[in-house]
Amino acid sequence: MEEAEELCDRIGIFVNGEFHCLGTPKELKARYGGTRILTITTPPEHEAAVARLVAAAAAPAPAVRVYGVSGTQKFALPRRGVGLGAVFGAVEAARAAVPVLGWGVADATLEDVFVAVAKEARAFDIVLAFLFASFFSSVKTATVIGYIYVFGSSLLGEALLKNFIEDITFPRRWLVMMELVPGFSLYRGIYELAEYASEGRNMGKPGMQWVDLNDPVNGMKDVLVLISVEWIILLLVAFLLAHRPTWQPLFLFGFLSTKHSSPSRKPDKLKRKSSRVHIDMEKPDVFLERKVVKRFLKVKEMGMRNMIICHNLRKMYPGKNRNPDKLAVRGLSLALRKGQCFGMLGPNGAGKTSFINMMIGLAKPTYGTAYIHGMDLRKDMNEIYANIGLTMGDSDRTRASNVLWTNEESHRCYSNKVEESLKNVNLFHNGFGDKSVSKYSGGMKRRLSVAIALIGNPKVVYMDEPSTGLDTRSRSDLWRVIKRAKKDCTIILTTHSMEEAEELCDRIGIFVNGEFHCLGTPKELKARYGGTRILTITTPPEHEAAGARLVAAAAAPAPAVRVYGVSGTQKFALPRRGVGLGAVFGAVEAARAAVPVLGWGVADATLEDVFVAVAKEARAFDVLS
Ligand SMILES: Nc1ncnc2c1ncn2[C@@H]1O[C@H](COP(=O)(O)OP(=O)(O)OP(=O)(O)O)[C@@H](O)[C@H]1O
Repeated sequence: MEEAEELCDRIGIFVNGEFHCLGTPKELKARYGGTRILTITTPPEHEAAVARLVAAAAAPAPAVRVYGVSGTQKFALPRRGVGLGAVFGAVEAARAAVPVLGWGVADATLEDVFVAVAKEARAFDIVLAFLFASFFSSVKTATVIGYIYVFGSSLLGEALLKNFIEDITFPRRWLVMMELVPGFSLYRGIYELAEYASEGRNMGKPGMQWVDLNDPVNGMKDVLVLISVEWIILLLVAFLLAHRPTWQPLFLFGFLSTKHSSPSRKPDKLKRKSSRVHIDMEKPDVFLERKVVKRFLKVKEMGMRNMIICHNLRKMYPGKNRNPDKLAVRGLSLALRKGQCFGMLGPNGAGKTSFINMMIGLAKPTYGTAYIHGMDLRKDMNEIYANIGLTMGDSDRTRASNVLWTNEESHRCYSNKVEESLKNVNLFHNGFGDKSVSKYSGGMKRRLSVAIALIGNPKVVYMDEPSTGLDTRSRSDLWRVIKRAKKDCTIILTTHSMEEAEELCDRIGIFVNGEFHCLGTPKELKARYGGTRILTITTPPEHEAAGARLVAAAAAPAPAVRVYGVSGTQKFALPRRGVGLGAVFGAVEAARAAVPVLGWGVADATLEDVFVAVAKEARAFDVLS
């Protein structure tokens, strides 16, 4: 090199039958050696102070600390941003402030570059670990796999890769293929550096130099390129997965989704972690429903006829103003057939509206999809619009109804259907049909909303709390209409009325915190979750605690779970098996003797009791998770 620099006006580096670079010695050094390395040694306790002084002297250019052991630190300073004057200034400042034991400035060596890149590679391993973690439902599994990867790749590198590196007959391109595994490329880099360093020590040469990068035998160039490219790609992928975009930009998401037999994107690891375990262990009916959905999806054409199939639907609202993201619907799977009315029961904020909004195209699923008689929510929304009916919230309903019913043209257009629909909901006779909707009562508007939803023989009708605010008569009229209508379509209704759910629904799902906690017919649910009797006992409020103690003592050793308690009226769930009716009466007698009992009763668990118990358990579980 010295000779070339001394004699040659232009230099060409010729490797493997071709020039890899051409230029004057100065040009080449400027192009390939863009940094200076400042090495500075102080007592170890002054390391931080020196780093600060060097950073300040180099500013605004960055001083990247590429090495630091026992007081000796190396900083990479960009040639363009930091002149030699600034470097000497940094050293002078350091000398004035701390005892500097030695220092030097040199052009960046290949070793410096590798150390910097290898440092990035460590970050890259961490990125890779995050990426792996998104594939596993259990944190423990992800951790174990992560450790196996880190240690395994190092051990394999030593046991396997090393032999191939040293075997000069082994094809180099296969070696490069193996180095696609990040742990292997890191191993190769370290191995080569160590080889050059030990050879240098024996022969009095410096370690690996920049020119050695062009030596195809050491493979250093491939290693650096591989590490850099993979680092960028994986960082991007990990970022995309972590931010769960609503768009599906890469083939990668398709790949991930097919791998997990899911239609669009890989679920978020943390949320799935708890819910999956819960499904498997605690919610056999929900787990079974997932299986049914998967079976239907397998036999697509046949299976989807006359079916509404939701497959792993999720809705994530991105957090705003530094609030965390809100996962409103977490992987909902459901299969409903024509003629079925499905009731979705859930407390406020459970995610029912978010689910319906996805189904009617008002919100895009973050993940997953649904099929309405084979039409895919993601692709065939225009056709789906023509096949759905919907009862809307108050303001929207009034607006939509006014447009539809007071507009002469649309009236003519729909006249046959309108008449039939109005008759169905008792709004045709007695002059109601000619009235403007603005003059309708709340109950009439609700019935009208149902009538509108049923026009045009929709395949699926969504009803959001259809009977809220209706008197008993209007409500039973409406229920009759719904029962008649469900023969020709599928109805999905959300309600807070257990009576309504029990009356109308063939199947019910209790939906809490974005997921189903149980699914079944009202009878099944009561039998499964209502293996209890409900003892209701009313005392003056100040005697509540005493009453509860007496009931607990009478039921013992079986538990008496207090499921409700307001103003002296308490409800206790007593297991049928553990507590006979005799024990229940005993409890009441004991309570009567000790405190004034104003009233009491015992009944089988109702759907409401099931709902309260499931919602309570689900919330307790969420708190624990
Ligand atoms: N546009 C939105 N942006 C952010 N968060 C939202 C948005 N819409 C709903 N949420 C949140 O998602 C969760 C579920 O809301 P959703 O309205 O779907 O519940 P719900 O079961 O319909 O409630 P309710 O019975 O009260 O109507 C709630 O925590 C709510 O705050």
